[in-house]
Amino acid sequence: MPALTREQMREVDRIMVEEYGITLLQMMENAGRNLAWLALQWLDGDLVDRPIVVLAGRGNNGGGGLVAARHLANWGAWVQVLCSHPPDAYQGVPAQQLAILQAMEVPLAWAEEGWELPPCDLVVDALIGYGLKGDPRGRVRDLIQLANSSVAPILSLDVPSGLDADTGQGATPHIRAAATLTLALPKQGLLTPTGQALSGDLYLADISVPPGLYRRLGLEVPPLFSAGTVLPLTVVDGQALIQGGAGRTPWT
Ligand SMILES: NC(=O)C1=CN([C@@H]2O[C@H](COP(=O)(O)OP(=O)(O)OC[C@H]3O[C@@H](n4cnc5c(N)ncnc54)[C@H](O)[C@@H]3O)[C@@H](O)[C@H]2O)[C@H](O)CC1
Ligand SMILES: [K+]
Repeated sequence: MPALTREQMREVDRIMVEEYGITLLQMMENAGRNLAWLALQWLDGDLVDRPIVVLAGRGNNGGGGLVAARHLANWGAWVQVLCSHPPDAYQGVPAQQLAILQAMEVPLAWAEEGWELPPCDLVVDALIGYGLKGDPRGRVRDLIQLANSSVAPILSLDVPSGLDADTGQGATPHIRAAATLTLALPKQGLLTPTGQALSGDLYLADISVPPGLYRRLGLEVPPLFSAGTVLPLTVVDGQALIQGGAGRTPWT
């Protein structure tokens, strides 16, 4: 299947909103719901009281993580949210997601000096997605280092935080993920040797992009999610294929 650059992904987002009227909130809900579902699978379908730490940045990647936190808390997990900034530093749709978690009284804190990561069975990395600019700094940097020093596996949203979505190069520092759920179509950086090493097991989530939209980017993409909204991918010679998907799409 095709892979996208950051620029192409931003164009997908723009067309979704401006020409299809599919809002960021709807895309983020799909992203976060699929992320929560994959976390559930990762924890072998046994969520009740399982401790999960969600690391949430201030952008839309963070927003997707906050949506996942909501669903995981509703499904019985013991969710703790660690924000990179105080709630009043969040804006727009991510701020809306944070307010819902506060109304639900989901434990949330924002990173301060000398933070330790609470013991947990899974860390969800929603600090930075394809909006990375330069080496992670400030509290985001601290949280990346804390996550990497934890024994718990890390499940990253879209790309591991600190990974360049175009080149696959890891900034200093960057998340070393056990698994990554990328959105809509794989980002090109995930398919490079370095990107593969940092992303762990790769999955693709449906965020309701109409296949016909990709034609405006010159890409022919048939329905990918006919068998489900989270697809395990395998990478062969830099190409992303649907795992075990023989016959399900023309690329396998
Ligand atoms: N159609 C889609 O693919 C959708 C993707 N979604 C998610 O949105 C992000 C992209 O969101 P954006 O707000 O543009 O950027 P990020 O959240 O990735 O990052 C910006 C965020 O991070 C901070 N930041 C950037 N660089 C650094 C740095 N070096 N150090 C510290 N902090 C940094 C920046 O300040 C911002 O706060 C995409 O990856 C998807 O996960 C949508 O959720 C749905 C549609
Ligand atoms: K991330």
